[in-house]
Amino acid sequence: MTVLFGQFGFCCACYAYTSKFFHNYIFNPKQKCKGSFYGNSLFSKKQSCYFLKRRYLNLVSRHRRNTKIQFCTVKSCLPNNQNINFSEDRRTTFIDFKENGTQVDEDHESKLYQLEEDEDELIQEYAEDNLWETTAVTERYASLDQRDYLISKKLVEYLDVRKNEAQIQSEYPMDKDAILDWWVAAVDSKKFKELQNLYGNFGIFFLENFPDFAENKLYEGKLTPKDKAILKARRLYSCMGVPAIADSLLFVIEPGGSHSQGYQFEQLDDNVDRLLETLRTTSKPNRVTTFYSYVAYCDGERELVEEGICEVDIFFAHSSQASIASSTAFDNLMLRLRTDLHLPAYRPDDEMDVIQNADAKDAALLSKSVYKRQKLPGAVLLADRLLHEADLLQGNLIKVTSFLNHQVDVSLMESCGKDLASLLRDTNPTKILTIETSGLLPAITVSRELGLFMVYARHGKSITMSDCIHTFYRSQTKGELYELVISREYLGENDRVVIIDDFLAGGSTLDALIRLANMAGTEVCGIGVLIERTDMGGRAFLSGYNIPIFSLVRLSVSSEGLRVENIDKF
Ligand SMILES: O=P(O)(O)OC[C@H]1O[C@H](OP(=O)(O)OP(=O)(O)O)[C@H](O)[C@@H]1O
Repeated sequence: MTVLFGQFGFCCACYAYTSKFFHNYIFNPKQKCKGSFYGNSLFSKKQSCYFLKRRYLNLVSRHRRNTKIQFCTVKSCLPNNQNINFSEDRRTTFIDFKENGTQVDEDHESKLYQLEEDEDELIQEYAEDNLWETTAVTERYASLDQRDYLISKKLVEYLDVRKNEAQIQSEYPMDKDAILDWWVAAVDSKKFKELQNLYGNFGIFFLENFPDFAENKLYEGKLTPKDKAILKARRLYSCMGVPAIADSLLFVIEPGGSHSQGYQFEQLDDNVDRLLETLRTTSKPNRVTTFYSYVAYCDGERELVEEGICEVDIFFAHSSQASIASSTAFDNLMLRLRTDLHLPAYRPDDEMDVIQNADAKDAALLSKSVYKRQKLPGAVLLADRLLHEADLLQGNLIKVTSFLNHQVDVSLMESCGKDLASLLRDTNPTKILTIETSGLLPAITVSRELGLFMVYARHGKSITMSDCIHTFYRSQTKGELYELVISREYLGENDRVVIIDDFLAGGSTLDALIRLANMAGTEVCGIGVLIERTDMGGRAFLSGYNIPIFSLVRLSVSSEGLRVENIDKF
């Protein structure tokens, strides 16, 4: 992975060879996904680190979520032609800043600092600076009526019906300050669906999308794509009085030598692919084509623009690759907005209840907004914690003592309990069965969610227990043989249990619990675990029982570190 600070500021080029996201493009090592910054090329040390981190995290999130990132000290603002090399040990990425091949900090290890520690400060500093990049555009169009530049028939019709902002705002289903945020968009229709789903998780709904903004013939060619994104967002905000997001695209084919001109497109369709097909026969394979995407946000107080760039040799270029640039820009905007607007990861449940109990008129509007909350928020939070806090110990054991099985994040447990409960509810259990010690934590919250008693198997008979069922199992983590005991008083033939545990690894613990339940004549109708180690074969081991197994987070451990496998589903 290479990062360059170039003439126009910061430029991040990523050879994304392991990412599923880039899977289709593995064959072309020259393909790059770039993010760059506008404006002044001089950044403060902290800004550079923060930007770098943001870009890097964005890319890492797609293919190496387990990587911890550390940045070494940047001595000063980076002049042109400096480069930064990433090197990776198993779980840590070190980024060494180099100048013309010479390491800036010989003793860089001692100066490495973990960015997470400084993150708040960096974000604060960054937030204070968030307006600088749109100033130039503001000045350029300050003297003219911006309405003239871009026209949306749909917006005109929309405003014809509503007449004024008050009327638009009267359509809001609820007091937006209290519960919801209503936004509007001027983006590609497919992107709009993604936006609705994504921002819905933050309680943000889109009133309407206006994808038909076009340049007024009078001004055609005078606007850069970045200007267009900003002006569209600004126009929407000024008409509707709610925050607006708008995007625009540019595809550039560089001139192919003295006989072949360059091309620029703002709309991508089959014609572009046909042209590429034709040019391929006469161009050098490495003639550069570039997709640029700009996404702007305007809410009256802030104007933000993010850029995504995807550079592809003509030999491999296809219009579909525009989505790489576009997704990069949208992801970057999302990261900025989450920082700048302090968006919570999820709305608290009581707020969600209000939304779900909306009256008919409100419900209609909500359904129009295709509100979709992530189905398993606990799983997302758990995956996040695993990626940030779990450590690998000798023997590939995963240490999660900071939030799961020593110090416990109870609210995380509650969220996970809700998720497991929703996955297991349909199995119609009458009781929850678990095992001491760590299994108790998720089991308690699942029991509460389902309104059922929880019974836990004990490591040895207590003096108060009579009429017990015993079995033995070997703990893979500790390598020791354990007795497992349960009292017949609380588990019988009339019960159906779901078994809850924190981990499924080799499966011997769950096997013992199933055997225990079977001895009591109790049917096991489902199994729910927080974390499944797919590299340890537990699911296969238990498959003979034909009991449905639900796990919130599936992960594996290899020489590359810890890898969450179902992250795409979150
Ligand atoms: O699928 P397996 O290979 O059986 O491993 C999973 C079990 O290992 C852990 O328990 P541990 O024995 O470490 O005890 P604890 O609950 O007291 O932490 C975990 O809580 C599971 O119960």
